[in-house]
Amino acid sequence: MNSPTSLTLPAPAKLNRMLHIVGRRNDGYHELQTLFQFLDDGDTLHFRLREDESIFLSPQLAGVSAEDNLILRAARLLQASVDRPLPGVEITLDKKLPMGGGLGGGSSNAATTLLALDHLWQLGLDTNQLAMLGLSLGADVPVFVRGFAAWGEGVGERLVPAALDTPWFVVIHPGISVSTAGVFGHPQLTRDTPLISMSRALQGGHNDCEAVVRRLEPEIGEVIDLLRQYGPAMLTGTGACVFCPLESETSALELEREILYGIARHAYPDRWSVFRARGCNISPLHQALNRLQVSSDTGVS
Ligand SMILES: C[C@](O)(CO)[C@H](O)COP(=O)(O)OP(=O)(O)OC[C@H]1O[C@@H](n2ccc(N)nc2=O)[C@H](O)[C@@H]1O
Ligand SMILES: Nc1ncnc2c1ncn2[C@@H]1O[C@H](COP(=O)(O)OP(=O)(O)OP(=O)(O)O)[C@@H](O)[C@H]1O
Repeated sequence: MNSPTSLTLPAPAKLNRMLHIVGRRNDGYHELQTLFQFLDDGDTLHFRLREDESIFLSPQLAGVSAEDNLILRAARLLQASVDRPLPGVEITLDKKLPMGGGLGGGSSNAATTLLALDHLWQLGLDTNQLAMLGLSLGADVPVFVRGFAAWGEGVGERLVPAALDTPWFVVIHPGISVSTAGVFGHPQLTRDTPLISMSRALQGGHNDCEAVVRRLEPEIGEVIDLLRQYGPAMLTGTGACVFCPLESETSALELEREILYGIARHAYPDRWSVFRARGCNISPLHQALNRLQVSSDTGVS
């Protein structure tokens, strides 16, 4: 079988369908209980092996230096974990997800890079090894590496598959960036929510970051209140995005249009953006990798 030299893969968004903060570790990181689910929408990454050993990424992201970009950090981390020379790679990012939006875009980019390069470089690392590498890049990377909707504990690295409902969602990004470290470091953050079981969480939970985020950015509170007129809306992660589950694509489309209309006639700030997407319990990244596997097993391309 010829090994592939290029690959295009999705880097989907995630939602935290609930997020309880149950403690704080000695290193300052917080212990969470959360339900992670993927959206069938997000960024796309293209990878093409090079003749030399250089790793390139384009385009640059505004406000993120090359050394900080999680895509390059993931590629270099993987390269350094292997004791032999590897070909370089040209990576192109088609960015759609807002940064600092609580949709995990940077973490998802990192996970897609780890899985894509494991494939192209034919390293054969298992998911545990890739998730461990990913965790050193960010607390949200492991769930994207593993690719199943999950009940997450610890800092979100202890993951058990969770069978969540898969509604349509309308997601509003209020055009404000919320610092994850700023929310977790806030003196008024609730950090002692009692532990619950996954089955209890599946019946409904809340996001402990909401009160602090409302205080830091009252406009995000307004977005939550607006969407709660349509369903059980919630903040994802530390925000700024707010999502509202809806029972059909038609209801999601209607609400999306209503918000767009409100933005157009200046009822809402024009820095807001809105999109609709479907929740999925297998990550679109893993769906794409499984299709690759099937086509290489059957010789179909
Ligand atoms: C809020 C969530 O998105 C929920 O899924 C994640 O817990 C955040 O994950 P992430 O963006 O990958 O976060 P990281 O890049 O690892 O951490 C950013 C900063 O947030 C704080 N942080 C993050 C995660 C966590 N469980 N406790 C924390 O206190 C730390 O100050 C850390 O320096
Ligand atoms: N490839 C990347 N894409 C997006 N952000 C990146 C990337 N590389 C580094 N970053 C940095 O990571 C920060 C967080 O980005 P990300 O898109 O993951 O935020 P988020 O959606 O709030 O994530 P989370 O829910 O994990 O807090 C950005 O503000 C940016 O500075």
